[in-house]
Amino acid sequence: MAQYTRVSGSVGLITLQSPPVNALSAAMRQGIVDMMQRALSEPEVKSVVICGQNGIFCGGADIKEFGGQMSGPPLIPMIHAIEAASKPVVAAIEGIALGGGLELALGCHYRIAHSKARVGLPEVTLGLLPGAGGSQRLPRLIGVPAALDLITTGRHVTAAEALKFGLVDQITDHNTVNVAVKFAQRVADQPLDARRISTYPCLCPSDVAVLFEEVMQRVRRTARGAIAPIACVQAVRAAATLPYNQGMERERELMATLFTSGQARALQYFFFAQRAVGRWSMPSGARWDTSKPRPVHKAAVIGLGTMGRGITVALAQAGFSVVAVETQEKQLMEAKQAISGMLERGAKRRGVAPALDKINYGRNIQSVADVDLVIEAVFEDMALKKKVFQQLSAVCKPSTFLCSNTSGLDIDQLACQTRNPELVVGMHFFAPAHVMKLLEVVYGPKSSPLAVATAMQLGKKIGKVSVAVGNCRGFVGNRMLKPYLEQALFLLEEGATPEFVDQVLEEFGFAMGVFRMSDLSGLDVGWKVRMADGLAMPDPTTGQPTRLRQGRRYSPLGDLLCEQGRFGQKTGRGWYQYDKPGSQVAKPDPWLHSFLDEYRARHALVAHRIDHQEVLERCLYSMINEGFRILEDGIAAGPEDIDVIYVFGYSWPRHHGGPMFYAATVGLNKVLERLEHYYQAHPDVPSLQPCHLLRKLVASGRPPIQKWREVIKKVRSQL
Ligand SMILES: CCCCCCCCCCCCC[C@H](O)CC(=O)SCCNC(=O)CCNC(=O)[C@H](O)C(C)(C)COP(=O)(O)OP(=O)(O)OC[C@H]1O[C@@H](n2cnc3c(N)ncnc32)[C@H](O)[C@@H]1OP(=O)(O)O
Repeated sequence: MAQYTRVSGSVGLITLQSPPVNALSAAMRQGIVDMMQRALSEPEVKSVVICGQNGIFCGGADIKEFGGQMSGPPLIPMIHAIEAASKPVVAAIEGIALGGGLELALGCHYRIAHSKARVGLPEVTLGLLPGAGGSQRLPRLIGVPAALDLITTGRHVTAAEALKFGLVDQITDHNTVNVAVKFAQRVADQPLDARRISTYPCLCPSDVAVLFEEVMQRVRRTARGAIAPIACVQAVRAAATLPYNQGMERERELMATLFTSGQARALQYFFFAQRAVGRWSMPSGARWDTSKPRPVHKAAVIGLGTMGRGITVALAQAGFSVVAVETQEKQLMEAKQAISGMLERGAKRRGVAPALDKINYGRNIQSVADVDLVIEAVFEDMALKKKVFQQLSAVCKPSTFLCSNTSGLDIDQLACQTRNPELVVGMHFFAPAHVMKLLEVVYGPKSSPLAVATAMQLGKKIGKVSVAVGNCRGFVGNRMLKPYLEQALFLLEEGATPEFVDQVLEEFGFAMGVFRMSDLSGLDVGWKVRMADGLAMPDPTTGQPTRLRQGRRYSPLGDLLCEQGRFGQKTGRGWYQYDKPGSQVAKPDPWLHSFLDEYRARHALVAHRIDHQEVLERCLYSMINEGFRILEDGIAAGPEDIDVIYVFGYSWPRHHGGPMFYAATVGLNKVLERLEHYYQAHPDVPSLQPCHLLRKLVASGRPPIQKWREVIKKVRSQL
């Protein structure tokens, strides 16, 4: 775990050796304690260097240990002992020094970093705070404002930024360990008193109280109910106001609360879920580790509306050559201008040159003849998409992958238009496509593992978290959204207001409630889909909008708003009113309230008092129930896929882990019982009927979420 060697005669070199990231497991901590003792006891050794194997210093505490009984030497005394050592200790930071890894480096007397290294205290993203002295040492080293920024955001900083902050003493482009060893030889006889960060006074600006108040307000506003960012501010405040030992005591108290919290469990589950989705599999048995992607050098985007523009930007920014096609001259000119603007703004933010020269624009689909992969992003209309796929199949090289950005149409129908249906997959981006992290890679019955592997790899290269899912209406994300939206409308029919429903969902942690979100994305989008599906139509016999479709309850409320031209923010009216079209400030609309009263009266609906619990349970449990159906159908391979899709694509609050993890937290028996209750009250709403897999999981004794796949496998084998 930790290897000891003597180099250059007088330097004890401790190398952390625990791939992949040299995490500080119990064995690693024991190794460091032992090797430090050895270095301090050898009279020939005058100074010590700590480095990590394979160009990685340390990824922090071993997160896998958090769920169980902690054993081995604790981190805090280990770091104190390093700081208290009588010989200078130098951290040689290559790759990363994160969390406990940086706290270890802060316990050292000097820090030398490679110019490509990144450092940070990302504990907040795991529902924790830097609990091995990081919250107390960092402000003492770099000052309160910078420490607050790093600790509350968890962001990684480059070596150059770290040097500017005074977080590292030197950066190098050469072999960091060699540089650190030479450095250690030079400082071997230097006094250490001034190098022990815990003895430093905490550097505070004069208006520190105001600063803490402002930061606390910002954090409360943006945390959406997450507790760790608030505890991080409190810990840094302790550093600024208390002597070091008392500050450490406060850090320990705050950490103890966080460490045992449900939020920390959810965020740590989510950390591993994000990585698990990369290990995709298909029902055919094809898997990530046996399916090789083909390299993509040149890609094309067909259709330069909002989605096509974002996809073009994402590809160009990642260094791909892109052919961007829009058949209408005016739209092409507008798109070109918009894309250039997006690229320039992005480049300015990142301090690089805009990738304008990566894109060739054209009006003719023939111009994509030599590309390796095409992403179709034309209007969401099956007939149009089929036509485009026929043309692409005729024009492109036989080996070209043909992908559709459809948000829910049948991939198989598109594949059937082509010569090589095995090269067709869905690549469902989320708006704005150059910003949103999520990509659903959708395989149809004919899609080959090669096509899925290639789309997954492309997603990774353009910085997306890609999740492989099966082909069904709405795939995973939009399929689960349907019952959620439906329940929200039913709640309005039964007496709720859009403001109340949104307030409950936003208090739960969604960035936006369902109605504010609909107003933002445009009510007409769903209306067009419902019209195409024959849903948004008046009853042919009475000419009136009805509340039943094919024996199921249906709410025409959204359709009625669209008929009035209320499409949301863009028209200045929707579920809310806005000062002007395009304005983002949603205000409750008395017109809407009267409209709902009239609607209820027309349909003889008696408004009843709807409380917080009913809104949450009906909206979330109906969505979760659909998630279980998706698992049962094999559309998602595991609960992690669904949770990652919901956090990255639908602003599900990460500290609740995702809908499936949330269901496990609430208790599957409770979710089942409440669904049964609501289904009894609303037997014409099939999405409230608890699905088989949910019942099966409850009957199997509610196994932990990590074991669900075994039950899913059994249920699916019985289908
Ligand atoms: C009764 C109650 C008492 C309570 C008192 C409790 C007191 C406890 C005191 C504890 C003190 C702890 C103090 C410390 O402040 C806490 C921490 O250090 S938390 C950890 C902080 N570190 C991080 O958050 C880093 C996480 N990792 C990453 O960001 C990335 O993995 C990376 C390091 C940047 C590398 O990225 P990539 O190269 O892309 O590689 P992957 O992400 O795919 O990772 C590869 C592989 O490694 C696994 N892994 C990564 N980091 C860790 C880790 N820290 N622990 C365990 N495993 C890790 C990762 O899962 C991948 O494996 P896979 O999942 O694919 O098998």
